[in-house]
Amino acid sequence: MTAARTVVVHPDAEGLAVTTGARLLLHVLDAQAVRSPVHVVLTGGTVGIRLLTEASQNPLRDLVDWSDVHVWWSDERFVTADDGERNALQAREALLDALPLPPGNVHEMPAARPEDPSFGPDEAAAEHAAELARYAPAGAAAPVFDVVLLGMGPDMHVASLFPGHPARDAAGSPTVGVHNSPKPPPSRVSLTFEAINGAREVWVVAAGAEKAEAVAAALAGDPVSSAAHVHGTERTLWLIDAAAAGRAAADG
Ligand SMILES: O=C1O[C@H](COP(=O)(O)O)[C@@H](O)[C@H](O)[C@H]1O
Repeated sequence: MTAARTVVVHPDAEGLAVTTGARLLLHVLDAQAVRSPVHVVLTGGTVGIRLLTEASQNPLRDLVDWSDVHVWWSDERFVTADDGERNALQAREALLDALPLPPGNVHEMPAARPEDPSFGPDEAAAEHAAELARYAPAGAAAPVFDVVLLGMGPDMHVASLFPGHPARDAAGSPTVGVHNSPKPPPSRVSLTFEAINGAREVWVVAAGAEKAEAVAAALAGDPVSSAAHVHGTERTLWLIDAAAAGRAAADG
């Protein structure tokens, strides 16, 4: 099932980040009222990390029962765990380290292991697929995510699923190893469309005029756009700023 899509345009990137950080916390609270545990998928990227910083300063964060929340990622840069490029490291610094999250609830995609050169993005993807399977309902490959957050690049990628790249349309697994990514770093691990599109809600976040063409293409359903292929089963939200919507901020 594909849910109807809603586009919410905020006047600027700051308003987008503040509101989406609050929206995320409220969404987790709402989900906790009806089920347990709650599975949240974070994204890297400019807005993806900024909204976490905003959430860390929001008093709603202390109303969430974090012991009941599992945190996953849409994709990861396949670098060492201490590399500042890691989406997970950035998310920890922006929010997660300040939360009473049990360590076992934070499911980072595996990092590169310099001591084991045979462990590459494909091996990391397979290891992470096994972790997802541990939390999946019977017969499924991944948990039913309550919400998947996705940034979008000007090149129309979401997660690490790049238009025209052979890994983009990987099927039969919730994860894929990405080699020779057009955006550095070249090695990555990503959720696949299959895993993303099993989520109850998918939220695409994007800000800035440099994203306007990509936003327009995705919303028009251009099949080249990876962002045009993602949706939630209950709701698909596009959370963008006026510039990404192709409008001047004053029109927002
Ligand atoms: O490399 C990545 O980029 C995208 C988008 O980043 P942005 O800075 O243009 O917002 C991000 O969603 C993805 O998680 C990340 O690995």
